[in-house]
Amino acid sequence: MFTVVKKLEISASHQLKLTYKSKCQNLHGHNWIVHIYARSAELDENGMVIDFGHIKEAIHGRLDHKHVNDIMGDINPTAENMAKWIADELGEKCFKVVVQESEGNVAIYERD
Ligand SMILES: Nc1nc2c(c(=O)[nH]1)N=C([C@H](O)[C@H](O)COP(=O)(O)OP(=O)(O)OP(=O)(O)O)CN2
Ligand SMILES: [Zn+2]
Repeated sequence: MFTVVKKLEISASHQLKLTYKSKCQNLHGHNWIVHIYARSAELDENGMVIDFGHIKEAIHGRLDHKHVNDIMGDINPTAENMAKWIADELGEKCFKVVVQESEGNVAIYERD
């Protein structure tokens, strides 16, 4: 089994939809640090699990310097939901996504 890990930094804005009053309902930004894990038993014809550049294009290209709510539609852009959205965008090879929103705040999505 081969595993690759891609690290991205995404600078973007978001606004959370919450059932309680919070500063996070206001428009604000983060520099999210994202670690993306992908694996495959076999390498493709280029000797890769997945091209690091293709991961960057698919995720950083979609989210960086954007308003995340606009990209994720009805999905509330919490770190947890962002981690799952990223995994879903990349497909079944991606088995884990770690989204660090700030120094002390991290969310992880892992496929079963
Ligand atoms: N479980 C989650 N909780 C929170 C999320 C989240 O995605 N998942 N997100 C937020 C907001 O995005 C908010 O912007 C985070 O604010 P921040 O100031 O970074 O976090 P803290 O209030 O914990 O403050 P620290 O200074 O980092 O301790 C809120 N919650
Ligand atoms: Zn936030």
